[in-house]
Amino acid sequence: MTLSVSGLNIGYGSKRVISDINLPELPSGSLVAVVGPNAVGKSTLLKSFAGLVKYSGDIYFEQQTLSAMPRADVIRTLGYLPQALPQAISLVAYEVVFSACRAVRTDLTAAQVEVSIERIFDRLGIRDLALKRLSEMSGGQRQMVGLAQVLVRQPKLLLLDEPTSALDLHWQLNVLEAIRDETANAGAIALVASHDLNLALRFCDYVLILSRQGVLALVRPDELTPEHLEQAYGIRGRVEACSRGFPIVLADRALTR
Ligand SMILES: Nc1ncnc2c1ncn2[C@@H]1O[C@H](COP(=O)(O)OP(=O)(O)OP(=O)(O)O)[C@@H](O)[C@H]1O
Repeated sequence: MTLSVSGLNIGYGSKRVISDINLPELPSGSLVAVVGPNAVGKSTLLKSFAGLVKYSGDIYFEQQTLSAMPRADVIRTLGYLPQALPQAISLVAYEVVFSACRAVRTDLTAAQVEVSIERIFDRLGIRDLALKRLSEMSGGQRQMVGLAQVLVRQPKLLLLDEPTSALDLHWQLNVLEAIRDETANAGAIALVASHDLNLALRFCDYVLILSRQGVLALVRPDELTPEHLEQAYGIRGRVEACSRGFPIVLADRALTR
């Protein structure tokens, strides 16, 4: 399973947000962080992959374009987690995750769906939320349930928009580990939009850096440089190695634009 992009232009009506994105073939199992400043188009890029925003150009998945894939296959293939948290409705977590899985995985029996839900709830460590109403959950708890709704379907292309934005340090690590494991084990590909560069560097195989001019770079974590930080974010920063050898970003000051 591979993913590549050729000549992608995305916008809303006459407003162009992203122009001429080209991505080389990303291999099966890749976890790709999509980073960049506010309003640069990270969500828009993920939405275009999910078929929620019109685009021109080609997104190739498994050697065929997403636009040429039968809609049923696209729905089965993609797992999109929007930036907004799931609504605080009165259904319990188990019900919403069950419905999300049944709606897409029509090939599974109810018993198989239940097995899949149990596995994901255990993997995310949210078994204790199963019978809790979303209306009675914290924002972070609802974000975990939203992620469970995506992972339970075992998509081959995960599009996760800031999946850790509402989570504390424990759950951030837990979620990134789960996403990395699920992606690797299924031979899937995950695009994860994030503002947390250090989390991205720690867990992702590639970092796609967007800037106002389009794709600034697609790099391995150890290839990130202070120049990338300056060009993308307009900051003076350092990229150093932590005591365990992982690259870590230290942001020193915002430059005047
Ligand atoms: N539905 C829409 N209609 C018109 N313009 C939109 C719409 N949604 C987003 N935009 C615009 O598209 C641009 C990119 O927005 P997008 O949400 O993709 O950015 P982002 O990089 O995800 O930002 P952030 O980091 O702040 O979440 C912004 O200028 C935004 O105003």
